[in-house]
Amino acid sequence: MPYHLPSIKGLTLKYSVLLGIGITLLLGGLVTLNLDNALQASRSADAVLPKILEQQRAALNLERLQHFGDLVIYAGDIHTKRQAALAAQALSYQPSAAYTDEVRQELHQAYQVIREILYQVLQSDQVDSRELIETRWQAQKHRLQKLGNQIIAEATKIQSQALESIAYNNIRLTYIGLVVAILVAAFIVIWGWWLAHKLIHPVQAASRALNALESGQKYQLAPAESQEMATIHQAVNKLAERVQDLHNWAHTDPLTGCANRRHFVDELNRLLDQLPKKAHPLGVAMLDLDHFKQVNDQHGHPVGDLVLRTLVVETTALLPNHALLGRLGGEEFALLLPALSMRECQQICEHIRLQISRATERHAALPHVTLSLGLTWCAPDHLPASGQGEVLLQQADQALYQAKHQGRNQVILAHPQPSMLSA
Ligand SMILES: Nc1nc2c(ncn2[C@@H]2O[C@H](COP(=O)(O)OP(=O)(O)OP(=O)(O)O)[C@@H](O)[C@H]2O)c(=O)[nH]1
Repeated sequence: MPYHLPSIKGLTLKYSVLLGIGITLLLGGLVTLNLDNALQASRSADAVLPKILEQQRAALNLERLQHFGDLVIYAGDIHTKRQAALAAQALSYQPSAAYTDEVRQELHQAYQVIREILYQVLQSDQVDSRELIETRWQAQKHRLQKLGNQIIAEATKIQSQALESIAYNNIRLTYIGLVVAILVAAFIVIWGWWLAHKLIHPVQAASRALNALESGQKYQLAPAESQEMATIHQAVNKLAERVQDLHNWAHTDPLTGCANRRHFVDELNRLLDQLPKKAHPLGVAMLDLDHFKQVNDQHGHPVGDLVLRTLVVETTALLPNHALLGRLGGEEFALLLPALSMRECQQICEHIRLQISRATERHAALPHVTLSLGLTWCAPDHLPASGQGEVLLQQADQALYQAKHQGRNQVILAHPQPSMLSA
């Protein structure tokens, strides 16, 4: 077993832990960023709110100052006028972080105007100049209004900047979340691909191999990349080899390597099942070496074996596709010649007979031997039923007997049936 290969169990554990750590780190980072963002938003609100409130208060003070100025001019009784002037004084000297020097100056100036107006109002002899006072106050009021608007605009700007910053951070966080989600998905896809590559594909390959084995096909599994799968693949390959050996042992003649009697007869019956449907004829020939006993007696059994093997090699070389040579026993062989005309079957038998004679004559280690053949040929509509293959073998055997009887080293065609004559 290839122990140097990594084990799926170990690798799965290792990569699962790495995947878990990776995803936890990514999600942890995302959560930290989210918290940090929330904290920043809260800090920014904390920093901005007092400033905005201060500015609102300043703007309100400016408005109240205008109101007090109005009271000083328009109030009916002198007491209210004095009170308003006092309140205006308090307001104009009230400190505020939202006041710039310009604002502070303007406030003081506004109070000075109010004080002067009060003074003028109190001097009854100067009441005639009321129109002048109003005009002066309106100009002062206008400047106060302008400053109030400026302060409110400044507050609005600070507020929208803070909101923009929070919105920017939220968008940034959304993008980071998206990237994290893509990374997690990528990790999971890679993990799935790895599992498929290391585990599922080799299991599928082993399953295909076993299916092929069951249906009698050859299948060689490629080496796996993990200990466990390598063990399974090796076992399946060994099993395939054993099955192939058993198959060969059950179907092959051990001396010559051609089909044995069982395989030959099975194949004959299979053809009898198939050929009528396709309207193909079938030729069956029996082959028997002449005076083979003498070969054994004069040259020894090993030479006889070599003659048998030579017969198989030379005959196989002359066979067309789909033809089959089988050893029925001893020095007796048979041929299946499907989908060929009667003349083609005769020609093939004749070539084999000549070739065996020529080959053994030329072979230095072999005595010259000849071959007798009996051939039978069946048109598609005269083929015996499946399972009746022995009938054709008997017909061919009778023709072979005739060939032997008529002097050997010849091909005899079994008594032609009416259908044979037209072939
Ligand atoms: N060397 C060898 N001889 C075999 C084998 N199987 C059968 N034989 C021999 O084949 C011979 C068959 O002889 P016979 O049946 O008398 O036929 P023959 O001598 O060929 O005579 P004809 O067939 O009439 O021409 C016997 O001597 C068997 O021992 C084998 O596997 N190897």
